[in-house]
Amino acid sequence: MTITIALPSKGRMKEEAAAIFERAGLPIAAVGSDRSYRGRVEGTDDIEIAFLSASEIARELGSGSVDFGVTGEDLIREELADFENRVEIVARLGFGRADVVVAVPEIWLDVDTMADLGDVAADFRSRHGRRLQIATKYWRLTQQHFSGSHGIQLYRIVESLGATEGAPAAGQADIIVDITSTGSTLKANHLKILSDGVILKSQACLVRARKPGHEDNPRVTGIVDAIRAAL
Ligand SMILES: Nc1ncnc2c1ncn2[C@@H]1O[C@H](COP(=O)(O)OP(=O)(O)OP(=O)(O)O)[C@@H](O)[C@H]1O
Ligand SMILES: O=P(O)(O)OC[C@H]1O[C@H](OP(=O)(O)OP(=O)(O)O)[C@H](O)[C@@H]1O
Repeated sequence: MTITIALPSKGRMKEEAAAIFERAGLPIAAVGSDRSYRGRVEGTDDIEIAFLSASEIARELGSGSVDFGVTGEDLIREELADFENRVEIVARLGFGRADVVVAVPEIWLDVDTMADLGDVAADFRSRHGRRLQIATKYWRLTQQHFSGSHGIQLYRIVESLGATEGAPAAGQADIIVDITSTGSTLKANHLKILSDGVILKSQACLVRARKPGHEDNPRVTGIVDAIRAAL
């Protein structure tokens, strides 16, 4: 059986994902030109590499069309309902670190916690004639955090696929849920993270699709062991 491993084809995780496979004794080579979206592990003919974008990797793991993938935990949890039944996070790789956070305008001086935000959301319609609007691309994580963990039901998600931090100033939303690493984009946009507003501390992970035939396949356990040993 050929094992397919999906690695980032571009973006911030590409180089470090390849480096960790190299350290694990599984050096990756592109098939054909450098721009090819297929690769292999040098010296083996039963491992295929698929180069995909980070969010595609999460989806392909969910559908089981690849055996392993390297992508962010945020994307796994966001893209896959019931992710624990469909995939296993085999190893956290120590790069691609970023937090998914709830951030509100700095000028909301009396809003520091999710409970404060719950009060704001409850009053929003009577004060402003509409629901509190949250700009995000993280629909699932936002709903889990607001409705699931904090019992806040009165809000509306406004989809934002880029420049999310600019949405409050542009009048497109009141608050945001987005990824941050240094915090400088939030700061530049006069937003602050709520004290209990860190939804997820994400990093790049090696993820395995739960597929029949993996349990007793020495190739599968060999890849897991090699990557863990390289950390
Ligand atoms: N400063 C950051 N901003 C955004 N994402 C970050 C940051 N630091 C780490 N990441 C992580 O990088 C991953 C997204 O990577 P990247 O933006 O390179 O993907 P991409 O190639 O643009 O993928 P796609 O096009 O599928 O969104 C996410 O898992 C995210 O958590
Ligand atoms: O906390 P910081 O260090 O400021 O990083 C956070 C920002 O970085 C990312 O955007 P980026 O400009 O990299 O573009 P992207 O959204 O296309 O990845 C992300 O979407 C945030 O906006």
